Amino acid sequence: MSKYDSLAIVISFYSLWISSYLSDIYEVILGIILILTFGIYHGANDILISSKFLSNGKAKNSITILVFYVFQVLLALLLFYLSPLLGLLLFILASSYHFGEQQLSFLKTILPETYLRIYALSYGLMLFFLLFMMHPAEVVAIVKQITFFTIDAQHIYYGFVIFMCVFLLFTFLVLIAYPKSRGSLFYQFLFLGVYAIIFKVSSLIWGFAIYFIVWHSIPSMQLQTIFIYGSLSRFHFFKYVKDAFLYWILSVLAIGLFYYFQSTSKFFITVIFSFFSAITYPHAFVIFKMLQQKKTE
Ligand SMILES: CC1=C(/C=C/C(C)=C/C=C/C(C)=C/C=O)C(C)(C)CCC1
Repeated sequence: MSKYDSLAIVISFYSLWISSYLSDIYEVILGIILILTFGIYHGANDILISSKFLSNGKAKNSITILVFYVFQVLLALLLFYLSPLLGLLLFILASSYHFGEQQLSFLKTILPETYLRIYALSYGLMLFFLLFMMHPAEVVAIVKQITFFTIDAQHIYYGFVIFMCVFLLFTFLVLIAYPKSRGSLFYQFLFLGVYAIIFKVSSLIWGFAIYFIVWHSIPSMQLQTIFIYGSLSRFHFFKYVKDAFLYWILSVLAIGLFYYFQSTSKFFITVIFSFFSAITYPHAFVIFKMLQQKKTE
């Protein structure tokens, strides 16, 4: 277990403790603030990362990438607008892969690529459904707001059971074929126990925010800093924060504008998730390429 993993466990339990002092509404507000700061920040250097694989980060290149990035975001928004249900399903699939890919990235030197991809997807789906299963009524309400479609809470439960079985089956096969992975997979199961406690004890948004920030965004920012600047020194981390600042401000402004043009009957959190669905595709693709490149280095 890395030093950061131990710290993440401590921060997670502290976050649960903090939430016991907050009323529901403040917990949601704090969750939204964390998502808008750390959560959005971890995607704010995507352009810089893309320009790293395309060339040596020339300004002209960055503008082309930015235009392409915005185009992908608009295309995803259009899909969401034309078919919110399909948009949401694809968003959950892409997010599941993206979360699983990062969480299981330590297996990339052990497992064949295709196997790891399917395994990562099954992990992410199981993780999302673990969260959803703990808060079915809230998930049904948000999904209804986004897609105008009422899902049956029972289906969330079946979804969890199915994805968990698939994940366990894959784990079993991995353990038999690659006994070397035993130690690190053991820790993943320990972390899953921590996530289950977090998701159960906190509200939907707070539970998601803890996982998203502590277990996904901060580790991702660390990997990205090493990829872009070559080390995780304090100097390079500050450089990462400085380089991402403008894109972060622009993204937060874009969410504000997006909210302004949405019907006023929508919850802010629904707007955030719709916006996320649009930025997830280019972000997940950039990180996919980054992790692939790291493997070949
Ligand atoms: C939590 C949650 C949802 C899904 C959120 C997802 C899928 C977030 C993905 C974020 C990503 C991938 C960020 C980028 O790194 C739903 C289905 C909207 C319903 C309500 C609660």
